[in-house]
Amino acid sequence: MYQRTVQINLPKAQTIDIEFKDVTWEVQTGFRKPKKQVLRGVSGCFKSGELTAIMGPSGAGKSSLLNLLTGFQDAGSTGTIDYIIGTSKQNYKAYKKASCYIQQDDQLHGLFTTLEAMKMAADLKLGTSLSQESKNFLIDDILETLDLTKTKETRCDRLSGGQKKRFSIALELLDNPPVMFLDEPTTGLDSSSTLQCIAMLQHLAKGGRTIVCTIHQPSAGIYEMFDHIYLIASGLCMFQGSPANTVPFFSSLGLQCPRYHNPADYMIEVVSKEYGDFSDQLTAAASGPKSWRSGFIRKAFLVTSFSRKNIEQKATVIVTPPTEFLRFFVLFRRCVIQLYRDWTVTHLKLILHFLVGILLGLFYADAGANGSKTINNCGFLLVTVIYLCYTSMMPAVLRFPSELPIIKKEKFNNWYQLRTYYVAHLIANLPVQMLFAVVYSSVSYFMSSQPHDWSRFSMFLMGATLTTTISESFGLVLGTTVNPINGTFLGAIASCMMLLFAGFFVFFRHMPLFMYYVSYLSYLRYAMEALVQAIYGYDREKLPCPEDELYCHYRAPKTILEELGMKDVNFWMNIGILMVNFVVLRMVGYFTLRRKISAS
Ligand SMILES: Nc1ncnc2c1ncn2[C@@H]1O[C@H](COP(=O)(O)OP(=O)(O)OP(=O)(O)O)[C@@H](O)[C@H]1O
Repeated sequence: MYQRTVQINLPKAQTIDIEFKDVTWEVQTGFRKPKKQVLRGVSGCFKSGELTAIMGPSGAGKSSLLNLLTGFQDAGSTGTIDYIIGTSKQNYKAYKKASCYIQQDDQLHGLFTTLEAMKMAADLKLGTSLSQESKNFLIDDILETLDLTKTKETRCDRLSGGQKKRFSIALELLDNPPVMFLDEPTTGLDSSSTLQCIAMLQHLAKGGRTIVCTIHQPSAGIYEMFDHIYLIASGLCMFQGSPANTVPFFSSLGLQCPRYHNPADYMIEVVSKEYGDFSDQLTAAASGPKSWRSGFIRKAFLVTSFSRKNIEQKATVIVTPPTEFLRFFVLFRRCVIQLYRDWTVTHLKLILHFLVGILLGLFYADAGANGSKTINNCGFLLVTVIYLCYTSMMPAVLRFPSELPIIKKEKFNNWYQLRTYYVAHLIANLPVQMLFAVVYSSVSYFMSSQPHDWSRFSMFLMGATLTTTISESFGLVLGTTVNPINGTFLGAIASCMMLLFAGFFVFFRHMPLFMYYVSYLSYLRYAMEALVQAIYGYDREKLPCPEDELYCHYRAPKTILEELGMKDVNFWMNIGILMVNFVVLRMVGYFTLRRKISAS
């Protein structure tokens, strides 16, 4: 458990400095290809109370450095990164809990208003450390600080680009993180939004936070708002110091920034070799003994009379993050609201299941109570299995990939543990999947004249709901193992193969022995057998046949069971195997999701 202090108006945070030395990062560019060195031994120090900009031409390694410093990526790196709280070094785990990383793409839940999203984030981050009233007060304060008060009732997907960026920051400010990393926070913003954004970051840094962001070509005015500049090109540090010292630094190497020229533009032009190759001199000077930092007075301790007054009015509260159990309920509620609001996921699908149930009911009208239509009726059972399998599997293949960036962001920024999210998602989603199966089955079962017997109907429902939930689990495994295009392709192939082994397209007694044993791997086999047993098993009485039918081969239900090779099938055994399939696939789904999150 970690503790933080939260104060309204976010004045002062625990101070953390980040020192890194000889950091390198190599990536494998292809099979048997030489490794590419993205960062080539960079060193530096980012201090608390400072707003630091990492600058450089495109492809210089800015995001890579940010990823290493945040711990978002570490495979293939060497060198040391120290996190210093006060005067003592902290381990990465402690630092990680104190930092947040706001990436370039704003990953927000589009279906919630900003106020709702803030409340849920507050519940996930602060738990019961603060009363609801205090949380509301804190939320109002943060939204006001970031000029978002007017957007309280606006859905996140309807915010403008600048508002989204500020809102991403607002969400992370709830638990007052001492270290904030931002990847290109001003990309896509106009000049006034950029100014607003940097001014707000400057204000936060003054509260004692360590704020590091990457930025592309700021205007001269914006450039001067930073406290510290870290210039990187071709994986090497070429300048580190205050904006005011940029021009003197370059002049010391004989590179004179023209008058009225933006120093930020000039240094990018120099490292892009527009005036010749000065990389060696710049690298040597940037890592030399002379410091180009400004005479820095830690702003965290310069509390102005205005902010001191504010601090005095407000209490400092030590917040302890909620337990995963409490977070589960918040996430569960969030999932349920999302399911309810996304009408394409729930309402539309429910209507479609109802309509398809009617269509199949009309198609197979009378098939369940007519001995001469027994084969047709088995076709109905197989169509039910196929329909429920595809309609559950294919959307599931795409579900996690579309949510992955948000889950990754929230998990990385300590909102919750992945397993908590997974269980909440599972439990919220399960009844909806079951409802789909119930709606489809209820309509099609009675319209196709299946036996009016509650126990058989319940058995049919059980087989149908398990087919739905297992297919969904299978889809989630595919979606978290391969990319969505391959996932839908593999899902279609796997379903076709499993249907071949379901015992209807090829009867079990006609299957080569090897194929027969392989059929035990197909969960659709167990589903089909369960449905056939529900309708024809358990000594069902003889079926009526039309009077003009001279020979009614399937009058006795046991005939079809014998021909399909399902006479000795135990319904409950099949249900048990289907349940095991469900549990195993859900567990596999968790591990594939975890792997995907750490790999992406
Ligand atoms: N996983 C990776 N595999 C291969 N190359 C990579 C990988 N990640 C980064 N690179 C390469 O490392 C270099 C630096 O990338 P990085 O994203 O850090 O640059 P950047 O300075 O942030 O660029 P930009 O400003 O355009 O976003 C690029 O040449 C990029 O192609």
